[in-house]
Amino acid sequence: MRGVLGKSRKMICSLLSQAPVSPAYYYRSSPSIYKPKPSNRFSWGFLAPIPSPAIRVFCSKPGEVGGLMASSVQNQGSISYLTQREAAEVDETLMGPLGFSVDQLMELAGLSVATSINEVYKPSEYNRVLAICGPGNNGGDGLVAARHLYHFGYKPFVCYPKRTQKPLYSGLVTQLESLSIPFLSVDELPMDLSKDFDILVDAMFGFSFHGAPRPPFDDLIKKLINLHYYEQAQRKPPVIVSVDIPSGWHVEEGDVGGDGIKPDMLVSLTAPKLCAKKFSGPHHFLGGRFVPPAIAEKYKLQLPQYPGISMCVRIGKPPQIDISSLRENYISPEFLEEQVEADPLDQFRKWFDDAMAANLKEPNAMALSTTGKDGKPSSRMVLLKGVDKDGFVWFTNYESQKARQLSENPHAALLFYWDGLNRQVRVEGSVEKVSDEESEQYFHSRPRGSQLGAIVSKQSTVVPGRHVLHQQYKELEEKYSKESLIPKPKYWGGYRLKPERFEFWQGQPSRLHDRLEYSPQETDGKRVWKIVRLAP
Ligand SMILES: NC(=O)C1=CN([C@@H]2O[C@H](COP(=O)(O)OP(=O)(O)OC[C@H]3O[C@@H](n4cnc5c(N)ncnc54)[C@H](OP(=O)(O)O)[C@@H]3O)[C@@H](O)[C@H]2O)[C@@H](O)CC1
Ligand SMILES: Cc1cc2nc3c(=O)[nH]c(=O)nc-3n(C[C@H](O)[C@H](O)[C@H](O)COP(=O)(O)O)c2cc1C
Ligand SMILES: Cc1ncc(COP(=O)(O)O)c(C=O)c1O
Ligand SMILES: [K+]
Repeated sequence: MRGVLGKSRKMICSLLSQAPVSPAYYYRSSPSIYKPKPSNRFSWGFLAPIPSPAIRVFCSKPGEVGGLMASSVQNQGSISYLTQREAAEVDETLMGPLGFSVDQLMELAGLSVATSINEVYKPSEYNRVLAICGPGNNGGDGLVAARHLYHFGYKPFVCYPKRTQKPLYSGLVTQLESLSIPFLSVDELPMDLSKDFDILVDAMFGFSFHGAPRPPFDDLIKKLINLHYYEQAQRKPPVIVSVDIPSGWHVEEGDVGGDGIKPDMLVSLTAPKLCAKKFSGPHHFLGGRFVPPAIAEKYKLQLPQYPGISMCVRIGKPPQIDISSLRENYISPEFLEEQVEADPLDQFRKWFDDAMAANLKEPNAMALSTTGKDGKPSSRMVLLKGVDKDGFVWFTNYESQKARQLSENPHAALLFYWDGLNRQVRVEGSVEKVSDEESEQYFHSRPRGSQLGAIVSKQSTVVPGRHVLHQQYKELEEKYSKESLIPKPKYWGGYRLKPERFEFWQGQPSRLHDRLEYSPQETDGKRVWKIVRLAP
């Protein structure tokens, strides 16, 4: 075993040293804490979309206990759980009348497992994965997951002691072998799994498990149970991710003796099985985004909505979070003086283009900070609607709080934060209103609804209730039927900030970030931008 893993460690190092230094190598390592984020975020490198905590749940047979019943998951309303028989029936229906093949479902199931893992355990911190695969389809899910994890940047190992002699399985094995993923026999596994692996994928048994585990799985399950004996204060223990069912648990009753595997993450597939109600670990996900409405109806399956294009969705309560431990270690290409543009506007455009290319959500969203004559600052988000040599433009209500403050103190600060690129840009300067024509032109380019909204909203004043806004909006909708021009209210228009200072921030490990500041300087009567590096 030593030899095998020793070799593999070298492989990890060589893999890391070959890692591209292209923009595709921005990532952040964070603790295994779930952070709800918008679902449709794309991030470069190893970051994957994270599901929205909002889930839609239904009750099939409210209050019923057992079978396809509704059962409460904290914070999340209700969700159905399947009995063992129902799980098998759903499986048969999918692969019978509904025309799915086992290969397809297994591929999607394994992908769901891999993406669920990636939601919580980033490869920068949890790199070495051991997938322990059983003889059935649950084992197949594990093999598929291992392949996807490899492509996500993890370093998988596979233990697959009872191989199934079917083309599907031998194909999966060949695919893994072609990626040089090491297969470890049971004998090659160390007694203590905690030293060599960060993630243990339990893909031994799924919903067809019955009785007591037979060799060699009895010992493998014991290895997972005994992990805590080896826990050392200075070492983070590996996490256990169970696929569909924690292996050894009764499919309906759960961990009957209380001495079974205690997974940190459970990825239920298609729908959670009854035993999942007994799962008390911090991360419960659902995967298997393939259930057609026909089957959901037939089995009165109540499934949460998957966010965006995600292959998995968190179910169950979000984990308790120790806020003080929430942190990211930023890993990005260095941002050096010799690389930056002489003109900060060019540099801004470059980074803005990167943010667009990375498909970040609203890269033009910026925090605008202002102060009035009392000197008390306030910040809010606004959308950048134009940027050129004259400055940064946004639109708003000229009678809002920010407008009042800007009339008292025409200086402001803008802040862009581009999560996923580990970048922040600060822009400070003086502010003036844009011309009326510019505001007119932009106003009429907006969707009609937003134009009406701008008329309705006496921004920053007290509103007695939402209904008031709706009522006024409806009246305006009738007043300005289909094609008629909606006049821009006088109290709505743009501002332009003329930059006097820029700072470009690129997150780096150990908080040794890059900060390059631009400030204007007169040289021979010419205005040039001076660039200095600031301590992080
Ligand atoms: N639509 C879906 O739902 C989808 C389901 N999918 C996945 O399929 C899983 C169900 O797969 P599955 O039916 O092949 O059964 P699974 O649990 O892997 O194991 C059966 C094997 O274990 C063995 N075995 C049983 N008991 C044992 C014991 N005590 N000790 C030792 N061995 C024991 C048994 O041997 P036997 O007892 O028959 O001799 C047989 O070889 C499901 O949980 C999910 O992960 C996804 O891929 C796609 C979509
Ligand atoms: C992403 C985002 C973009 C926003 N963009 C604008 C905007 O461009 N103009 C605007 O007036 N308000 C915008 N808002 C609303 C403002 O944040 C704020 O609530 C509103 O302008 C009132 O601010 P004030 O009371 O400080 O004047 C945006 C809010 C968010 C979250
Ligand atoms: C109140 C308000 N005004 C203006 C905007 C600017 O965006 P747009 O002009 O695209 O509606 C926003 C954007 O969120 C907003 O919330
Ligand atoms: K399992």
